[in-house]
Amino acid sequence: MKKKIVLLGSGELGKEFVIAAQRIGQTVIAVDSYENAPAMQVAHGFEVINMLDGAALDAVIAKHQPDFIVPEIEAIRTERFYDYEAQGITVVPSAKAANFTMNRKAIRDLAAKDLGLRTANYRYATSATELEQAVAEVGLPCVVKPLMSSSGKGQSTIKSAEDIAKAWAYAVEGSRGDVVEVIVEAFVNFHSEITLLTVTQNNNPTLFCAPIGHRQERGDYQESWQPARVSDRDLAEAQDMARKVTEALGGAGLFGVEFFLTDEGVYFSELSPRPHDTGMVTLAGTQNFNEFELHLRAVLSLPIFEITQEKAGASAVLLASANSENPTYTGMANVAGLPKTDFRIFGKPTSRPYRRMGVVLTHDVLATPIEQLVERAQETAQMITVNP
Ligand SMILES: Nc1ncnc2c1ncn2[C@@H]1O[C@H](COP(=O)(O)OP(=O)(O)OP(=O)(O)O)[C@@H](O)[C@H]1O
Ligand SMILES: NCC(=O)N[C@@H]1O[C@H](COP(=O)([O-])[O-])[C@@H](O)[C@H]1O
Ligand SMILES: [Mg+2]
Repeated sequence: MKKKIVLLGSGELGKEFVIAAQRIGQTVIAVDSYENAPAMQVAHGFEVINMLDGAALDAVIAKHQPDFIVPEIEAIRTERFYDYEAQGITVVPSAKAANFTMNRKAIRDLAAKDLGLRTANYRYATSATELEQAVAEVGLPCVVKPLMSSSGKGQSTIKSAEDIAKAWAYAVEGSRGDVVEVIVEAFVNFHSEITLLTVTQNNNPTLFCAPIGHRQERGDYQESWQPARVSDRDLAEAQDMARKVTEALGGAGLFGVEFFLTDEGVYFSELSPRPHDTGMVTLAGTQNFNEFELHLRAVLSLPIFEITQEKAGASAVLLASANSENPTYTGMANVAGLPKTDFRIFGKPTSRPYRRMGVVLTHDVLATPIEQLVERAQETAQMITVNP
């Protein structure tokens, strides 16, 4: 079997997906809006287009005639996916799922209204005036997020009415794509939050990875760890919700399903129909397959017999602190000599403050207290610096 995959989005998550595909002899064309993106550096070919431009997308698909289209980010003209699916191309996980999850609205309404999953109380707003009304209805504090964004871009927390105008401006600036609309959510006082990587398969059962805990700053993950300590009751509730929403979307692949764990129970937060940034902890060898290998195998309908938890692990991000057209890295040699430690440098051609440029990985036997691995990952991440 030798399939051709067009990957739409070529960041660090796409890079690991391409490496997994190369390992089993598949062909990948990596696409993004800038040249020399991480996944382009390991793919068979690449294209540089504005993926929100339907005509440009059509031209790439017509040129490469892929068997699969694998979206890696949200900012894509996903309406075109129905045409490609009609041409016999498999859009991962499905054209419907990709359209439902390309921004927060359809997936939130599917989860909260159609499936009745517990979510934060929420409203939408398409202007600063509507945002004021939404804040009045949802209450303070509340979280404002652009409908199309990820990694916390354009997200802020409103604590008082004085924050509203600034929150609207920040959300408009941070929006990815041509949708100028936000979701306003009541602030959820969770004691912890998890990502439940969920693998749906063609003609085989849905499988769950062990829960992944993570800590966020500015709406972007800083550390993640697996297995996260979750009560049997919360895990069962989260798996039930994840099964419902992934099966409602249809298709095959790995989904990153995010939950808030509170004293009142589990809240569905959001879902990405693709590997999740917090799931990079699986690159530490915590499982028999990392999240990228699982996504690839499910997409190609290669049966996955089981997902086994081999070790405990943690990840900590490496962030840039400044703009640079040619970032360099110091400290790798010091980290390379540490036991039960690894790291990735994504190869992003430029940096900007807070851009994620790499990740440090720590691991040890399953019985290791997970806090020790997180702390070691945090300390080790301090040993590598991203220089402008
Ligand atoms: N309603 C909420 N109440 C409290 N905290 C929240 C709420 N919504 C989001 N957060 C915090 O912000 C983080 C990022 O939110 P969310 O995952 O919705 O944004 P995102 O940009 O899609 O992030 P990513 O794509 O990286 O998952 C959450 O993990 C959580 O820590
Ligand atoms: N939470 C979503 C996420 O982590 N997405 C990952 O970040 C890249 C964009 O990074 P960039 O903005 O630094 O180019 C995306 O291509 C994807 O790999
Ligand atoms: Mg998230």
